[in-house]
Amino acid sequence: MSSQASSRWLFYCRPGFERDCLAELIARHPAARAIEMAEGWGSVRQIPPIELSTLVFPRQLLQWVADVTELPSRDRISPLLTAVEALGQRFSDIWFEYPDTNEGKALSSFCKRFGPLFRERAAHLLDTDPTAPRLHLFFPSLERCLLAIADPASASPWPLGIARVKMPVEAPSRSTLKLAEAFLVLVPEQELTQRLKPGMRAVDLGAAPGGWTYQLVTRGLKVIAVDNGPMKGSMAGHPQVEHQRQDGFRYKPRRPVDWVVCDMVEQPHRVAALMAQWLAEGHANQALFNLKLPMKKRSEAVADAFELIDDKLSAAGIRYTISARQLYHDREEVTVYLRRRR
Ligand SMILES: C[S@@+](CC[C@H](N)C(=O)[O-])C[C@H]1O[C@@H](n2cnc3c(N)ncnc32)[C@H](O)[C@@H]1O
Repeated sequence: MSSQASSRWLFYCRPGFERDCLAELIARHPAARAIEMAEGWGSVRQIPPIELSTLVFPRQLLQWVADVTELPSRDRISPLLTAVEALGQRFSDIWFEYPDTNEGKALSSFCKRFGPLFRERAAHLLDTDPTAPRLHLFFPSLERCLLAIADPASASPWPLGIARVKMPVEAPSRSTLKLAEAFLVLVPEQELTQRLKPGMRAVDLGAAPGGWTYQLVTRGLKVIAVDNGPMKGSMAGHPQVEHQRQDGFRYKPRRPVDWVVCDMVEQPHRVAALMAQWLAEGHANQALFNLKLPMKKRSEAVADAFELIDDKLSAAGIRYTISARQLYHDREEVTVYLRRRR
C-alpha cells in the first residue's frame, strides 16, 4: 500500500527531542503542523523548504514523498521499487536509513543486507550527476518505509544525519568527540582549513581534562586552557598548552586570539553573554561553545540565547554569523558556532 504527498517533511533527531524539532519549526513557520511523531523522527506539513544548516534540533530534513506500508517479509523490494519508479525521477544515490534508537539497531542490520539488493534492482533509477536529488528509504520498522528526497546541496551529507568521528586513543576525555564533530558540522567544509589552521591561538574555557584542547592542539593551534581542574594524560604539560587555573568567566587573554571555545557547565544565558562579550571586546573572532539546555522549553532557551547574543553584538555594531546544532555527541545541550563577519 502506498500513499503520496509533496508538501511534507521528514526530520531525524536525537530520540526525545522530537517536540523540540517541532517547536523550532513552528517558531519559524507558525502554520507548520505535525503529521506524525515517533522516537528519533517526525514528519510535518505546511512549511516551505528550510535550509537544514539554519536549524538546531533536526539532524536531517527531507522532502517526504511517499509512505509504503504492509511490506511483505518475503519480498520488500518489489513494492518499494514500484513506489520509487512511480516518482518518475532519477537519483544521484539511494540511502537506507532507520531511527537512531535501540530498535533501530536491528533495522541497521536489515538495511546493510537490503541496501545492495535494492540498489541492484534500482540501477536504472540512478543518475551519474552528483547534484541530482538523493533518495532516502527510511524504515521506521521492517513493515514500513518512508520515501524521502534530499537536495544534496542543502541536506545533511551524512547517513542518518550523523557525522561519525573516531575516538582518538590519546585524547583525555570523550568530550573530544563533540568538538571534532562540531568542526565537521558547523564550519563550512571549504572554509575549515582557512578558519582553523596551524599557528593559530585559542582559549579553551572549562578545558579540563583536555578533550577539546586535544582537538585544537592536533590541528596545530596553541591553546590557553583555563580551568581550576587538572589537565590530564597527553594534555598535561603539553608544549602547545598553557594551563591557567582561573575562573573562565573572568579570564581574558592579554592579546586577541583566533578562537575561544567553551564547555563550562553553566546557565545558557551566562555562556551566551560571555561569548558575545569576547567577540564584542575583540578578544576573539570565532567562538565555539556548548549551551546546556533546561529540561523544558529547550528550543525557547536556545532562541533566548541567540537573542541575547544579537542584542550585545548589535549594540557593539558587530556583524556576525551564528549556527548551532544538537550534535550526535550532545546530550542535553547544543553546540554553537559564532563568527565575526568582516
Ligand atoms: C564538561 S567539563 C569540560 C570537558 C572538556 N571540554 C574536555 O573536553 O575534556 C567542564 C569543565 O568546566 C570547568 N568549569 C566549570 N566552571 C568553570 C569556571 N567558572 N571557570 C573555569 N572552569 C570551569 C570544570 O572544572 C570542568 O573541568
